[in-house]
Amino acid sequence: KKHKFWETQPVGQYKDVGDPSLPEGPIKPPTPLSKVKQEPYNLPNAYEWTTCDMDSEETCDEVYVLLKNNYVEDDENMFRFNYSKKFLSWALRVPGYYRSWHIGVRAKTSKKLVAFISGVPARITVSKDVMKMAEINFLCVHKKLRSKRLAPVMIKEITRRVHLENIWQAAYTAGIVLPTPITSCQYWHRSLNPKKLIDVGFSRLGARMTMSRTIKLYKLPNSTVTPGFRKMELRDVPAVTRLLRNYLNQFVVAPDFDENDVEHWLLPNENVVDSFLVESPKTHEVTDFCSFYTLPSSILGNQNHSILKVAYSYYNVSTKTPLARLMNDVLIMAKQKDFDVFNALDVMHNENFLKELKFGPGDGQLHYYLYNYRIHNALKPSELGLVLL
Ligand SMILES: COc1cccc(CC(=N)NC(=O)c2cccnc2OC2CCNCC2)c1
Repeated sequence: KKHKFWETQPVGQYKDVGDPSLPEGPIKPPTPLSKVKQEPYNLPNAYEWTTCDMDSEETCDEVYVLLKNNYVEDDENMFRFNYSKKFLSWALRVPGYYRSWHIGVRAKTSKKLVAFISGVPARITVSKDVMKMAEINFLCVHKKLRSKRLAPVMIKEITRRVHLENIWQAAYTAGIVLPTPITSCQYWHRSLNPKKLIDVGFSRLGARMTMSRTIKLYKLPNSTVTPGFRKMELRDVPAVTRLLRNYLNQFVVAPDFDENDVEHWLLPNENVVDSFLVESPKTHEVTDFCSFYTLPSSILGNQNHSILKVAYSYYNVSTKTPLARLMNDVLIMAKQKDFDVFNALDVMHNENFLKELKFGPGDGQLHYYLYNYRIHNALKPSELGLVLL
């Protein structure tokens, strides 16, 4: 498929894949800041740039409503991501964030928010090199303005604003194939409320399966089984940071979290992120960690249900408790909190528990990309240690 825009960008081009003459690493060198375009790119006449101040309840609500009505849907257009306002505030107001990277497009006459794109700063390791990057997310153009070629100019504008902060690499994901994925992950679902999932068409009753047999198949205990399993607290930040840094340094691409990052991204934040750890009852050592984030989906066109409550596997570390046992406890917690389904990608060591814990494969893939950084050979998902929201 022609990628008119992406063929003009410093990303791995299909024709270059596997060309050993091209060095791994940055594709284009940094530009002197004085040479970075100082003024914003031009939008079509009827539209204007706006910076979305996510501290403002009103603006946060505008972004929430735009995404709620126009953001990513599944392949069969039965579900649409429904990020909450609290989640968006958490995802965008990160340690060291730049408000100028929360970019909106308004219609000049109505002042209505019709498009959005965001970036947050992150320190990411790629094959042992730690780099400041922008994590780009929430690119959304109102359904009525599609194929006006707004996305390319929004991507160029956020790239320009990232360059102004002297950052030259970025990471992003997409459900479609663009030039060129660094890895392509399969997503998996673990039913927690199979009756609702079948009612809304998320799952189908298995062949030769009755509903009661299906409910029984996915039943979970009411309480966790690992001794010392408990909710993470502020006092655990140093220990969890040590555990996580040791674990993530085995992956080719992974975040370089410090205690400040761990406190923001992994401390429990109700209805946004839940995290648990295992503290050895004997030694009081923190030996394992697991977490998930909350991203509900709107159910499009169902009489009885309007929201699907979905938990997404985030960062999990097992050093003493077998990973499958640890993740079964996290499924028990998600069921206790009334989630309908628990999603996971086959990244890190996740494939070790997916089948054992009765996850089923999803019907799509999530592709990961780096901007202005060439990697010769695509990674296996198990070599990727980065989970984007
Ligand atoms: C169930 O409701 C959905 C609503 C919209 C899209 C999809 C399918 C889909 N595209 N799923 C994923 O991308 C996905 C599946 C498993 C884990 N993480 C995922 O995406 C995350 C990470 C990327 N940004 C969106 C959330 C499902």
